Amino acid sequence: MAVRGAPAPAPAGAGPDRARRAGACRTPLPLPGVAAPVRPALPHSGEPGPALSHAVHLRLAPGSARAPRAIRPAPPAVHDQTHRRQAEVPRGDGVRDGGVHRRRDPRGRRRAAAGGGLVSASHFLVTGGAGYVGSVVAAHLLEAGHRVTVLDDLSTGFADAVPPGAEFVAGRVQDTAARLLSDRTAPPVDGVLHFAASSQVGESVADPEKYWRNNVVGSLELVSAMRAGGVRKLVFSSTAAVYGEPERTPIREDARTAPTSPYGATKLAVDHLLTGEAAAHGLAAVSLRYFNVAGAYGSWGERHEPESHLIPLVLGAALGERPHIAVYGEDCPTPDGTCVRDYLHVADLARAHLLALDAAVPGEHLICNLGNGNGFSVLEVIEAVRRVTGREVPVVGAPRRAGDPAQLVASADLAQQRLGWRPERTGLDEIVATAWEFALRRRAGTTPGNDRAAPSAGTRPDAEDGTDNGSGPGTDDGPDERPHRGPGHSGNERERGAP
Ligand SMILES: O=c1ccn([C@@H]2O[C@H](COP(=O)(O)OP(=O)(O)O[C@H]3O[C@H](CO)[C@@H](O)[C@H](O)[C@H]3O)[C@@H](O)[C@H]2O)c(=O)[nH]1
Repeated sequence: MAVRGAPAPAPAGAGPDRARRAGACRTPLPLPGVAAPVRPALPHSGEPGPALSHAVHLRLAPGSARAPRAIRPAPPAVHDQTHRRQAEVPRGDGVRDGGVHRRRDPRGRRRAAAGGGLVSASHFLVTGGAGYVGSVVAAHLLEAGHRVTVLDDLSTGFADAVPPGAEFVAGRVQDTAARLLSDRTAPPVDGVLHFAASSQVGESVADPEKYWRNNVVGSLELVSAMRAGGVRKLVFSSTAAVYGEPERTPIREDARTAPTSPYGATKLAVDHLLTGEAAAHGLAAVSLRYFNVAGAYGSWGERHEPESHLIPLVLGAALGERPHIAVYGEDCPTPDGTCVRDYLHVADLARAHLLALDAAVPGEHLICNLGNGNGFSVLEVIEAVRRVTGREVPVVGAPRRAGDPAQLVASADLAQQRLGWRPERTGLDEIVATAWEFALRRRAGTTPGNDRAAPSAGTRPDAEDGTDNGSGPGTDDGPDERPHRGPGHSGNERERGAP
């Protein structure tokens, strides 16, 4: 029953715009949710591998405060990987104020620039880089030869998810970004990838203030810090949740934005913030509106505590770690009555971020949906897990979760045009298979550990109300034993067999 997205017509305004491409002019003020003016697709092979051209990331934005430079290879590790807890990180060489440390790349690789020439790269700050998406993007940046500093408060992320080779700073964005971005003793930051946010739809309905504080205030402080520090390139982790219940599927960027949850509203607010910042101050900004990210990339996969996302929960039921999976709502206006989502492999998503860094143009806020264009229902996901794992998955019915739209399927045409991006792993079984492999590795203890390390003295843990990493704390839409109660819930879950 997969809901296939028909190709959407080209967005209004599509066409060549070389002046904008060269960064020579600012865009008019497009509203978030309205497709940004389109320039021709960037030249690309069509099959960008993980190691993208370094040269493209070296191109400095016109008007950038900094001159181009060759970046020296990353400094040596300051501690062994076996000593992951930040409290054990020695101060001294490579350890910056605030408990910063660089994790050793166990492969000991120093990647040369494409073509084997000079090692040259950019330095990126990845907020929320200890979380699911942020860590995979950080790994891709490192693989492409870039220098990476991860800022994460570990409220929901894991210190050992920070990829080896990245510098790690424990702290909240609103407390720490300004210092990092204006630190003249450290290598200058060329751009920021901003993942740190609270990201649970259900939790946001129950605790909206937390979402406005973490997502909007955190982003506002980050943008101010970037301006003060002369860092003028930002890739922001936005979401399909800004659209709410779509009027048409697949969803294009010019669709009406009407979020049905505070989570979506806060992400939309940040999109508006970035539009204004690009217009007023020349920020080169790209918002990537993710649909449902899934799957694993090697040792990096989805793990939340408590878990609230469908695929890891269904895998948990297949493993017998959970008694069943609760299906939230069977009365949706979809072919089988369960919610339909567009599942996108996390490695495809990560590639889009590197392409977005290249596509960012000063004075423009580009907004792109990222999905694979295929919709799958909750019951189809459960079936895929049964196929991939060969295991039974007990299912129970439950009320629809507050804030959950019935159907979210992306048109990613604009991402293809502007970023030269196309998802490569579009099959549900393929995506589930990587998640299953990760789940098995986790169970066997062969993934990076489960170390949500205690920050060292001198760091700023966000004990009170931290941002997270795109993975989310998830208290209200947690494990299926406690499905989120929508309005009018009777409390009676119905045991059910295979769909
Ligand atoms: O135990 C569960 C968990 C989820 N679902 C359903 O499965 C679907 C997917 O849910 P989930 O994996 O929690 O993802 P979403 O709620 O769709 O939200 C994700 O996808 C959004 C974009 O679409 C992002 O913005 C969010 O951060 C991210 O959590 C939804 O229809 C849920 O109602 C169940 O039926 N049972």
